[in-house]
Amino acid sequence: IMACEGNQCHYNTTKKTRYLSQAEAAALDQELFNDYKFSVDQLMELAGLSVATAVSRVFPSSTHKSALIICGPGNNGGDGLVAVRHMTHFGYNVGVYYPKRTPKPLYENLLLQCEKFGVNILNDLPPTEEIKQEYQVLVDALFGFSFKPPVREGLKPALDVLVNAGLPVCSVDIPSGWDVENGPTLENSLTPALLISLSAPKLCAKPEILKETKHYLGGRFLPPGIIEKYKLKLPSYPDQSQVVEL
Ligand SMILES: NC(=O)C1=CN([C@@H]2O[C@H](COP(=O)(O)OP(=O)(O)OC[C@H]3O[C@@H](n4cnc5c(N)ncnc54)[C@H](O)[C@@H]3O)[C@@H](O)[C@H]2O)[C@@H](O)CC1
Ligand SMILES: [K+]
Repeated sequence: IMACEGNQCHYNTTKKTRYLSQAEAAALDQELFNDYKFSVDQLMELAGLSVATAVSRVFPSSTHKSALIICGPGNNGGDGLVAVRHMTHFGYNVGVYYPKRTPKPLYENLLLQCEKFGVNILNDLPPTEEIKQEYQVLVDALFGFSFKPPVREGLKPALDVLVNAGLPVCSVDIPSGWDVENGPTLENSLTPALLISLSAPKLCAKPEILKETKHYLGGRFLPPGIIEKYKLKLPSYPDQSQVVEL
């Protein structure tokens, strides 16, 4: 801790963060499942909870009541479906657009839970103007660290909404459409207002690439052996918090 004013403490985040390559992020992920025997559900729940927590820190439901979460076909989309449910607990009206649904019980159950929590599940993407009128914040859970550019046709309209709606976008783990190591790839790339890196930041989250984007770390579940093996230099999470600002 660097300094405390009232009950606000500022953490020393000056120690040099290490940013993971795409291959390292995938290897770390596999180790969590194979060597540490975590299930996907366990980690996805914690990842999604930290996404919802960071979103509500930066864009609270008191000022950004309606949120649209755009979910992709992989685990990044699964994190989004978990975040949707937690955001209903945090007071948001939530809509979800999940165009390419993965036929696996984990995803089907997460979607069913969203439905039972009163989430508005959109089967078609409304026109951008309508989205802008109905929502105050967007959550980008389209692609995570397994994304390889360029974006294939089917999911391009979902990405276009994130880029063009003119609403603040909170990206889960990787800003969608970005190269995991080099950042923006398209002429018209996404500029998120907030990035929530999960477990450890990847190379595209370096400050010189992120620029004005707020950056939080979430996914407070890494075992000490992984932190040591990958020589991660992560800031300490304050108290019981699920997130820390980088
Ligand atoms: N190790 C960790 O820290 C954890 C990671 N999790 C999440 O898992 C994510 C990684 O998930 P996955 O490996 O399932 O992959 P992603 O969710 O990154 O994306 C893979 C999906 O996107 C599609 N895709 C890839 N490139 C595409 C392109 N150019 N055009 C269209 N579609 C494309 C693939 O076909 C696949 O269906 C992370 O970013 C993070 O959000 C969390 O769920 C929990 C734990
Ligand atoms: K994303």
